[in-house]
Amino acid sequence: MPALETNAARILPAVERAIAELRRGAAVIIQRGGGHAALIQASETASPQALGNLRLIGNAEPCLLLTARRAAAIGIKEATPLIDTTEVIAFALDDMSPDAVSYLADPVHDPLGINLRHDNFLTTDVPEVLARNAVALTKLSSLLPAALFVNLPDDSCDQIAKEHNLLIVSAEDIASYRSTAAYSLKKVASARIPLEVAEKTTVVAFRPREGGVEHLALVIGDPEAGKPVLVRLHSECFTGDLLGSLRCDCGDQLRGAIKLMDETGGGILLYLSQEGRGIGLMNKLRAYELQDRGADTSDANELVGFDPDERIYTPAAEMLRQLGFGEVRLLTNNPEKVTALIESGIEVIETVPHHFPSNGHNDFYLKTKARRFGHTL
Ligand SMILES: Nc1nc2c(ncn2[C@@H]2O[C@H](COP(=O)(O)OP(=O)(O)OP(=O)(O)O)[C@@H](O)[C@H]2O)c(=O)[nH]1
Ligand SMILES: [Zn+2]
Repeated sequence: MPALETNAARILPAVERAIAELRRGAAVIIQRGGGHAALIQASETASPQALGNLRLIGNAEPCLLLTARRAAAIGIKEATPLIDTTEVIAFALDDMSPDAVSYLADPVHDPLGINLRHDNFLTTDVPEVLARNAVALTKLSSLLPAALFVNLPDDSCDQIAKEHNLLIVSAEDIASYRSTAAYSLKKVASARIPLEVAEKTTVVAFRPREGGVEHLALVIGDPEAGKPVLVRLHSECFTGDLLGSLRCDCGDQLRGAIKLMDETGGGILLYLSQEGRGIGLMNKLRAYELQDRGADTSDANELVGFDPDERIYTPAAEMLRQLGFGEVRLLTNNPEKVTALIESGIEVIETVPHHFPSNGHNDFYLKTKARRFGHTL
């Protein structure tokens, strides 16, 4: 078996299992090659029992890992020069409680409920690779990007795991999960689905060989493989695509792209499973709550603890390659999509604008995309 496939066969199931553990509220052990291990738990599932468990197993007070974005958003980063890493900070309290965790990590709560002191901030004792990948795992789990963390003696990890029925996951595997999943995508099904706006449509479904996040390609009309093709990279938007939400322009862009492809000889629309610019539906709804309190779409993501845009386009490039299209005319206003596709080896021979008029509710959102994300107007 080639090295890439051997790695995928190890990495994808291992990380998928760790995601399932975090999502069901269990702790997992995260280990780094060459030493260092820790017990982690998603902040969102912190309960008195979970905290008690971390204390018992780690024999220390757990600290809370927050993204630097979240820390800055609640004023912690400004409060001290002692930031542990550039991406993630470790925050210690004498007595971590579920309330404290949610004040600090959950944007719906008011962080000022906690008495922040200078010595609340750790600068040592939290290995950066473990911290970064612990938070990365919460993001892959579509939970709030924050984790409880307690160091473990590396030489007794296997014994602790066995004794407490805990899963061990490698930090390096978490770090390479998304790119490994992208390169392991395989076609699993292809069906003709006549659409109202494009009767000749085939939906091709892709899934990583070892399981994981699935993406779809809509092949509209008869695009000729090997020739430049009109392509739209559409990120999933449950609210806009399915419910017809007027907060965004996704529904218009989805149906508009399919219609245009049908009218102009064909194209490929990739429907990418990265809801809410990659933060997941639950977190997007949290971000909407913050937008209702005045934040714009970019700041709201940061208040929740994410980057303004967490998407990647390596799965898109891989699907295009497998469908036989290396040269595209890209239907987008987003310069980041153009750069990302080119970096993934796809030639973008033209950028075709994809604007729709404001619907009376999304005016500020459209202006924010231009102002904060550099979208063309
Ligand atoms: N986090 C977050 N995501 C949003 C919000 N509004 C829409 N989205 C998501 O943004 C994504 C829409 O992006 P696209 O239309 O593919 O891309 P784009 O960045 O607008 O670029 P274009 O190609 O020019 O349309 C979907 O995943 C939506 O769920 C929001 O307010 N917050
Ligand atoms: Zn949308």
